[in-house]
Amino acid sequence: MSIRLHNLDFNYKDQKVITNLSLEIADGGILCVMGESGCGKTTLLGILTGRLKPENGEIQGISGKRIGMVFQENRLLEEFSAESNILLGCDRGFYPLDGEDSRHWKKAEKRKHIDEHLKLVGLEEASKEKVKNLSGGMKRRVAIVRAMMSDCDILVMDEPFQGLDARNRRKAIEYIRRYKGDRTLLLVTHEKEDAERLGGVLFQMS
Ligand SMILES: Nc1ncnc2c1ncn2[C@@H]1O[C@H](COP(=O)(O)OP(=O)(O)OP(=O)(O)O)[C@@H](O)[C@H]1O
Repeated sequence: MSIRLHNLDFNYKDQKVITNLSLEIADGGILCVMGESGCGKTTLLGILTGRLKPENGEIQGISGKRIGMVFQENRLLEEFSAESNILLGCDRGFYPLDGEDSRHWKKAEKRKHIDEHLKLVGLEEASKEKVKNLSGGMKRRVAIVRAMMSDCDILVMDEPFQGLDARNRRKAIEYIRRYKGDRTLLLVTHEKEDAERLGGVLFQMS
């Protein structure tokens, strides 16, 4: 089922942030939300994930779905290793990234798979490192892998490539393309090129 937003309005007190917004995302599709700083992109993701309630409007296709999220501010546990953060993020199960059944994986096997995925985004050295010792771009990639590996129906990413250099940005995009599976992906970016590389539909907010 596609995701549909119809005539949404959202205000912070008396500041109108979103007015009469409608959009549709095909089931399994990729929607890249773009727009100037402050236009309401993060607010839109908050509404989609049920954290914020719109004043008016209808939302279809989200209720009951599990969401894997990359937050703007990472929300990683700084004192835990990259690997442990992902393990905790996947406590409700792993998405079958290579079609594998993870239900009977022991902890060591889970960690092995996590390490393999960290390697795919260039973090082979970082898996046992505490998150607080990683760079901003490295933390971003841990957050991406955590969302991607979690067993979810919808992926929501708020500027996932923030702080990544060109090479790692391409690597992360390739990783998402490769492992998205049939999940719907909603992503905020400031770069049109990201949307093109991902093969997504652009949605310009104003
Ligand atoms: N919790 C809040 N309370 C009051 N106003 C807020 C709150 N969060 C955001 N705003 C305001 O709502 C507007 C939209 O913010 P939002 O974070 O959704 O924008 P954005 O498009 O994601 O920006 P950016 O690209 O800089 O991340 C801004 O004017 C912001 O100041």
